[in-house]
Amino acid sequence: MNSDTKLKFGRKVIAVDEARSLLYEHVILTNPESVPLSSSFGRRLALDIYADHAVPHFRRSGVDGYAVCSADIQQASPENPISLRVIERIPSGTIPKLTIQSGLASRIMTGAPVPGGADAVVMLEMTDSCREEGGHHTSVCIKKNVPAGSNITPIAGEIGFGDLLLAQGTRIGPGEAAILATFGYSVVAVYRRPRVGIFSTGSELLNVGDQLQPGRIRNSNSYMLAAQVEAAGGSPVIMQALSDDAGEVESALRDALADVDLVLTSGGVSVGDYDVLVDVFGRFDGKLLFNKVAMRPGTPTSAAVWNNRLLLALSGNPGASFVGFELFAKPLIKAMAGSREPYPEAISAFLDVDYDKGSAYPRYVRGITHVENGCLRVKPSGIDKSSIMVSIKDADCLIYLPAGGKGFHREEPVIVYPIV
Ligand SMILES: Nc1nc2c(c(=O)[nH]1)N[C@H]1C(S)=C(S)[C@@H](COP(=O)(O)OP(=O)(O)OC[C@H]3O[C@@H](n4cnc5c(N)ncnc54)[C@H](O)[C@@H]3O)O[C@H]1N2
Ligand code: MOO
Ligand SMILES: [Mg+2]
Repeated sequence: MNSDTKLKFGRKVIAVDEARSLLYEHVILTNPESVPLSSSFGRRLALDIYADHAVPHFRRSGVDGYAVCSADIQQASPENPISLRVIERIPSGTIPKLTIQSGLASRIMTGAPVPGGADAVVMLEMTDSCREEGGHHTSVCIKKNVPAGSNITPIAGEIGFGDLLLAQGTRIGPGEAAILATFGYSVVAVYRRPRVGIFSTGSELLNVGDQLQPGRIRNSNSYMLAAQVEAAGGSPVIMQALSDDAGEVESALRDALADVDLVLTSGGVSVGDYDVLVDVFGRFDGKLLFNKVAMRPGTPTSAAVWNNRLLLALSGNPGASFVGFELFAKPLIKAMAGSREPYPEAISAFLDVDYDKGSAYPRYVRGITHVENGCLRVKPSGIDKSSIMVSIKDADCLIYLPAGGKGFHREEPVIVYPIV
């Protein structure tokens, strides 16, 4: 297919949201696998987690002090300390043997079970320990009146038996890890990381370890995309870059599609004589989902379903590859790994600079945010051309600029999509 034929090759432009919907229809969840809790962080749960016991499962003291009957100390004050006989010492992790009755107290530690009969714990700082005159037993003088229930977390005060704690698809972070550990999940069922095959195409590409050669460049997209795949929760499989030969590309893609959950390519989707993905799509036996998206950069981004697997063909320009990944591949990977909300949330920010260029299509500009006087402000992270690679590293968001001819002014509110 030469470039004239490529121009004629049907391209119908569709909106970003429509492209996302077309891709989303083909998401298949990966199979669950069991991993040790300590290796599960960042993964997503493959099942709902319910509480099979209450938390706490015993009445728990919240302080170091004395377990008492609150009725005994209603009149207690520094001027009128009330003396109680201490009958037991209760460390955390032990079961109290004795019951508190009027006139009695037990020394208790933070986290220990409150003994039967006691309905309050008085902090150590509100007491004085003393020996009763002539007596052999220890007493405590309570100098503060605390109401019933003080410093005691009741059974199920935090979590009730049978509560839904974590829903399937929840990402395991610090709080989730604490819950899983509390409920005895030393091994957790999580969705397998989607394996994502990454191909770069282009006869100009050198391997990273190669000497630079005239007119040629090292393959940076594969490594950028692999880092993005990891950040999205996938497992990248970097494939040898392919030359601009349709037969070679087709057979490499066919092999990879049998082996991974998603295939990404970069390059070769525009109208150049050697834009080889277009040739492959022209003759392959899969289903083309789209081959032009109303966005800049990455207008020629294409996608297909082939052997029941998704193939996402990103533009070769580094900026376009990066943005195309964030908009399309990242939500796919998250959804395959169990996320129920794979799309980034839109946040409002104020433009920190004028942006003069209008565009026939919405733009997704690599942006950098900062907070000023409590407001989020954003500006491009560098030169916003899709051929420019170096501005990717500083981007923490994509700035969405709607289509239009005028450009945008400093202080205008815009939507940003954080890159997380
Ligand atoms: N006549 C037209 N020319 C172009 C158009 C157009 O509409 N009409 N669109 C431009 C836009 S916009 C983009 S984006 C690019 C898309 O190009 P391709 O997806 O076909 O990508 P390539 O031609 O293969 O490469 C473009 C550029 O990126 C460099 N590249 C490619 N792969 C890598 C890699 N793995 N690592 C680093 N850099 C890579 C490549 O050398 C080229 O410089 O087309 C425009 N042209
Ligand atoms: O589609 Mo290109 O990525 O705008 O530069
Ligand atoms: Mg090209």
